[in-house]
This record gives sequence, structure tokens and C-alpha cells, in this order.
Amino acid sequence: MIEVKEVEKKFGRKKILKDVSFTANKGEITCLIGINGVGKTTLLNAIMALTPINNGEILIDGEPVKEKTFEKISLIPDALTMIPNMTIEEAMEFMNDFYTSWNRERAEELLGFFRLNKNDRISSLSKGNTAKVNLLLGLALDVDYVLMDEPFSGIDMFSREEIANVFTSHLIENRGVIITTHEVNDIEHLIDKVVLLDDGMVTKEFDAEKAREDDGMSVIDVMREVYQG
Ligand SMILES: Nc1ncnc2c1ncn2[C@@H]1O[C@H](COP(=O)(O)OP(=O)(O)OP(=O)(O)O)[C@@H](O)[C@H]1O
Repeated sequence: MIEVKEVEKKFGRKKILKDVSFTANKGEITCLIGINGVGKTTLLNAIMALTPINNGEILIDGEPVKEKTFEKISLIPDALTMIPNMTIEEAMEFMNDFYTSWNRERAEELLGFFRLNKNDRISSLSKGNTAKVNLLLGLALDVDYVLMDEPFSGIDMFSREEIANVFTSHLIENRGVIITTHEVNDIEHLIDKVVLLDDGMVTKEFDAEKAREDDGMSVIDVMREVYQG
């Protein structure tokens, strides 16, 4: 389980995260929702210990992040960080050399799943295919937790659909996934848990399935209630 406890984060004098607490379980998709600039990326970076926090605590399976933690958690940023001149295959080789947790078989499977050509250069890829390569590189790591920053942002409907299909496939099964987004339309049916962020705090944390079954409310209905009163 990922436990975020009373986390506070300042940039200079500006308090971005004031008091953020939530949990994300293995085998579930947790969605962090909030408007642009609310601090979603900062929160993912904090979980990965890529940015220091000013207060609070973050635990992965009951322990603070240490070197070994990176063998069980990966962050897929909102942009691909590979050298543009590389082919997809070279990027995969690079990952293989760099990470002991790289799973060649899963990488090949993802390549087929996304119908990507491994001889294509990264610089020549469409936005949708770039997003897919980015996901491939993160999902092919054998880790328990995957953090994804806006995986659906700025890409066409068909690519979004293909990416959404990954979430219901065995390629995700049993892992704990945290996704950030400011639009839930495409992925509403995939989400197990929702964490709504506003003004540096968690305004609501709820089980999406339970809201559907018990109250007949979609994630968007709950958001409307919280944000518009
Ligand atoms: N390194 C930094 N130094 C100073 N301010 C920063 C830094 N990184 C982020 N911020 C500020 O922190 C706030 C939260 O940024 P963050 O990128 O975490 O938001 P977000 O919710 O992910 O937004 P978006 O949906 O636009 O990606 C923004 O006001 C941003 O300008």
C-alpha cells in the first residue's frame, strides 16, 4: 500500500500541498483528480522521493522510500524522456541495460498491444504513439506500483481508447496504479478509488464502485457535488 500522510510541500513561500493524506492499494487503480496546478505532479514526485516534502510522511508497504523501493515502484512522467534520435527498440535496450526489473517479454507484448513498430524513431512518432511508448517503457518494468502522470493528456480518442484497454488487461493486474488527471470521462469505468484534490488538500476520497452502487452516482456526479456544491 502507498500511504500519503499529512504531506505538506512548499515551493519558496508558496504552499502547494497543505495537508494531503490518502492511500492507494495494490490491485487497484487510484485516480488523483484536480485542476491544473493543484499539485498532482508534485505529489507523484514526492511519492518517488524526487522532491523533498516539508512535513508529513510517505510510506510504501509500510516503509519510507529508500533505494530498494525503486525496485517496486515506477513513475511514468507526462512526457517521454528518451533521446528523440533513438528507435523504440533502442529505447527498450536502454531500459533493459538500466533496470534489473525490465521484463523483455512484457515489453514485446506491449509493443504488439499498442501496434507499435520498434524500428520507428521516437522523433517521428505521433503524439498518441509517443504516449504509448512512454507507457510501454514504464509498464514493462516488473514493479508493484506504477504512477502515471496524465497518461491521456492531449491525445486522440482512438489512442485514448487503446491506452484505456491496457488498464483492464493482465498487463496491469495486481499492481497498484495511481493516475493523475483533470478529465475523467474516458477512464471513469476503470477507476477503483478517487482522490479529489483542491487548494492543496484532499476534499474527498471515495470508492468509485461504491458510489455507483450505493448512491447511483458516477465519479463526475460526485465531482460536481464537491466542486459546485
Ligand atoms: N520546481 C518548482 N518550483 C516552483 N514552483 C513549482 C515547481 N514545480 C511546480 N511548481 C508549482 O507548483 C504548482 C503545482 O504544480 P504541479 O505541476 O504539481 O501541478 P499539477 O496539478 O500537476 O498541474 P498540471 O495538471 O498543469 O500538470 C504550480 O503552481 C507550479 O507552478
